Amino acid sequence: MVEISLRRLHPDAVVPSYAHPGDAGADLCTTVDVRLAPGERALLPTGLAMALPEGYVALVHPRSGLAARCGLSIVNTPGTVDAGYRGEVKVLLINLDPREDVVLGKGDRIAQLVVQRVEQARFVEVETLPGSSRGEGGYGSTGGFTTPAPTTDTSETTR
Ligand SMILES: O=c1ccn([C@H]2C[C@H](O)[C@@H](COP(=O)(O)OP(=O)(O)OP(=O)(O)O)O2)c(=O)[nH]1
Ligand SMILES: [Mg+2]
Repeated sequence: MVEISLRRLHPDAVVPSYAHPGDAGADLCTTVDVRLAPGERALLPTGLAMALPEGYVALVHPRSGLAARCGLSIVNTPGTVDAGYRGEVKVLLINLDPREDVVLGKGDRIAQLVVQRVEQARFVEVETLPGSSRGEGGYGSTGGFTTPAPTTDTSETTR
């Protein structure tokens, strides 16, 4: 188990905690009250700053209960908290419900933080990539869809 130093930036901040032993996500709470209209987004404070050890990342994931019940999600899901970040951890919520407002209060659990080890890569430019079974197939190349594929490719990528 990795230890993460936390700083409380607000008296109402709640230290993240796991609902059950072995859970991947530790719940993140907000320090504010907010009402989100359909389609509205808001950057919510957690009142916490942290120092992740080098070689770790914390990912800000939505909570499935809020997603299923209220259509609440995170715009940039999963949010990335870099190891070197010392600012306040914030959560960019969005109300995806087409009709109902989402009302959240101070202390509510709005997201979950998944702490993971992470590698940095060295990117090396080459002329030819090694072959693979998948090759260039992607974007549904393995099938299983009832909806037809889009007919226009707006990608500007050239090979
Ligand atoms: O859900 C999130 C996502 C990011 N951050 C903080 C921590 C992260 O280290 C920093 C920058 O995030 P990111 O790299 O995703 O955003 P950017 O748009 O690339 O900003 P920057 O130019 O600062 O890297 O913002 C959060 O608090 N919550
Ligand atoms: Mg960045």
